[in-house]
Amino acid sequence: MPLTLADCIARDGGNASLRGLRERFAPGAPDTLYFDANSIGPMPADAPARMQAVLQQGWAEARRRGWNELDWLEQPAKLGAAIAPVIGAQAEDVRVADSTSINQYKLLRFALALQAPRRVIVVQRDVFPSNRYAAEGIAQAGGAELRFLDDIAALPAALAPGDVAVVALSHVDYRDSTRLDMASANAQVRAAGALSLWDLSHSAGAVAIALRGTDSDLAVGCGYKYLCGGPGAPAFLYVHPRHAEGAWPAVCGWMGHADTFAFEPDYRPAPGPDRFLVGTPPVLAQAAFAAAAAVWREVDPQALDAQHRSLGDTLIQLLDEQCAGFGIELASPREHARRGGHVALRFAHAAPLAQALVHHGVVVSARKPEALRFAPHPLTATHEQLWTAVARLRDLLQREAWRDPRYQQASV
Ligand SMILES: Cc1ncc(COP(=O)(O)O)c(C=O)c1O
Ligand SMILES: Nc1c(O)cccc1C(=O)C[C@H](N)C(=O)O
Repeated sequence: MPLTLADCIARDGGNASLRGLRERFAPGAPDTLYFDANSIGPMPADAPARMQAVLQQGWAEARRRGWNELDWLEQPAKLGAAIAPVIGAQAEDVRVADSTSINQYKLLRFALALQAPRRVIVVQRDVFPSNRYAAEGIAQAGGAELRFLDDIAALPAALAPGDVAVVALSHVDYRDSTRLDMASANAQVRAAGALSLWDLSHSAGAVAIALRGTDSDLAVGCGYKYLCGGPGAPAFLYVHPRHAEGAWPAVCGWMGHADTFAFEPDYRPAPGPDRFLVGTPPVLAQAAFAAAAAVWREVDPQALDAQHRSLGDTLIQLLDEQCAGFGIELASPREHARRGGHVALRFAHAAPLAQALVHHGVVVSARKPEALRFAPHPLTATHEQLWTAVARLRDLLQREAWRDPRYQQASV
């Protein structure tokens, strides 16, 4: 029996443990359905008030005293602790700071320092560009040798020479949303004496992740996507405690010094993951992220995962039933455990079709060459919204709206 609108509305009644959290977020623009949590997650409703409080009490009034009297310097650890459960880490092992690209660089270099004299980085050839660029930059400076991975099935061959220091893997592909098996990859990496470095940008805050449970070594990921930290939010980094004090950090700064305000001439790394902090934290951005952190402290990761699965499976079923025969097909794996935050479709005219959808109030994104990405946020999207979105998609496909010259401009 095909899914009906009533079925979708009924599915919205499930998942009691997340009930009430949706209201903690701002509704967004009227008549607009947002499926772009893989770009910028929804805004917690109290983010503006929290930022305003920092502007008034912190900037206008406290100014420099803010560093002593407010918790600005504690936020990298506090925010990290709040998001730790959804990535399956211990609270004390996560820090929020810098960008994902910067953290990727920092932890690649840190892994190389831990693993000397090994100097091979294994990195996916066709991956989110910044991940590859970070490795290429280190190699270009003479700090490593690169070995490209064309497919996860080739990991044993890449590890076989026994010289690999670190394997950098994107947990979820940013185009087709394929999710790698973290436990299996980690076991292979560990058996070869190498370290794993995961980019969790397209899974953190969408699905339950078990960094500790799968014995991952290192991880990074974006704060502004499913974690809802706000546009340009700082990223997170995770270092397994067995490594945290094994070497100096790649970028030594005063915020990572053992005694920041002693202003000592010599560098001494702070204990634990605080050494991965570098410079002054972005206080306003942290205030926005703190609004999301307050929500994450209440989220049961398994309930989040179940809701993500329900939304994704519903979307796939609706697409199967309503959009067959238009040259559009599922690009993501069907099995939830193999799928990341978004559901991707393959369509020859993905970019103009995405623009047509946005124009009709369904915010999705496209990535070259042919991916059309739906990224519902598990804490805010509803099954009913998916029904409406797929009905609009069907209508646009029927009318071949993607041919409209208005939708041919490039867009991020
Ligand atoms: C997988 C992945 N890694 C890294 C990034 C870049 O993160 P940042 O801009 O914070 O460096 C993105 C998206 O922008 C991404 O999708
Ligand atoms: N981070 C972005 C940005 O600063 C500008 C435009 C887009 C983005 C994105 O998030 C891209 C995203 N990582 C992607 O998967 O395509």
